[in-house]
Amino acid sequence: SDLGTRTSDLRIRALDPLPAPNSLLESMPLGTARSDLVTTSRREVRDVLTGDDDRLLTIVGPCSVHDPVAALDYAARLATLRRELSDDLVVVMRVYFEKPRTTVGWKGLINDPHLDGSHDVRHGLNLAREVLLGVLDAGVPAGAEFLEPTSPQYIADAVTWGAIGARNVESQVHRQLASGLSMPVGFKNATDGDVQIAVDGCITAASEHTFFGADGEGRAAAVETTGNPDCHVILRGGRSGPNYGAEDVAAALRVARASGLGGAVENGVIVDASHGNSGKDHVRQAGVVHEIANRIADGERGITGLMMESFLVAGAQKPAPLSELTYGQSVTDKCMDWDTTEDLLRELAKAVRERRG
Ligand SMILES: C[C@@H](OP(=O)(O)O)C(=O)O
Ligand SMILES: [Mn+2]
Repeated sequence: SDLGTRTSDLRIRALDPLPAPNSLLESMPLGTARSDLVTTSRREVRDVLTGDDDRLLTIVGPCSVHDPVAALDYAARLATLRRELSDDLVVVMRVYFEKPRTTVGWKGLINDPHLDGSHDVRHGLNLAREVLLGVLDAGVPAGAEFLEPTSPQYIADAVTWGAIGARNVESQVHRQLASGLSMPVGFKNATDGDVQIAVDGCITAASEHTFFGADGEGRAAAVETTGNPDCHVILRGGRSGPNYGAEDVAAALRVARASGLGGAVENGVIVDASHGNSGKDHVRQAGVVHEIANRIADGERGITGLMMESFLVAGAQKPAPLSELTYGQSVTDKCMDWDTTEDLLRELAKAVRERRG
């Protein structure tokens, strides 16, 4: 139709078809060994979150994955520590591909895998799945934030634990998405610190839903979900300040227990030692973890998990093509380095042993 009458797509520059989810899953299958690790670790995570397993869930890794080689290097180190500390910790690696921005910025490996604004999403999907399968091959289960409503079709079979970010916990799209995901999903408190919104997210996600989505062949579909009973709250601080203190945790649990949902959401919370709880300062983050370890050692219950932003090199750098970057350093939030992380995981494992008595 001529421009004069056209009323749609006036601000669409291109529509670049992607391979169907099924074709990526067929070309890069999960396979039995990795599927077993995903299934086993999902159950371990759920048991820790519901209190059926007295270990501590530790979700550890970079704020974002931008370099597959560095991510797999990190996974190999974490695998060794995971095995060594498995009596006391359930270790899951942060393998975050989708980055929510406050306004604009690099949106992650799937959206812009070359870190140059070329947005080669087809390559990004392949790379993300390659990293996830590699992390599983190293013997480490993966945790990821889910931001795009259809990307889970390409990667969620390989993910043990999911997160809905602070900017999205009120979004019906993301609460519906969580209701159909096959793993436990944590809801961060809102960016202003509101915990009720995260609990409301768990309530919505626990229900069955029908909504617009895509099927394995990539066709538009009405998705019908059963509801996800394994959702829970993540305290990540916010504009109201940090919320990892004992009183904050107790207050969050009072709100969570008023939901009547039972299960993971009422049994405990995950504390995210980064973001609003550390002012995104990796040195302060270590202090938060240290305080939590002391409180767990003293017998505090209610914290079922800890999230730590950690990579090979401390701090962060601006996103840029790999050749211009420092190897092993975050391109989004500042992370603790490997040595600090190792010390803190050992400290947390010791604290769990002391709590166990
Ligand atoms: C995106 C960020 O989480 P939040 O949603 O708490 O800012 C993160 O986990 O890197
Ligand atoms: Mn982050």
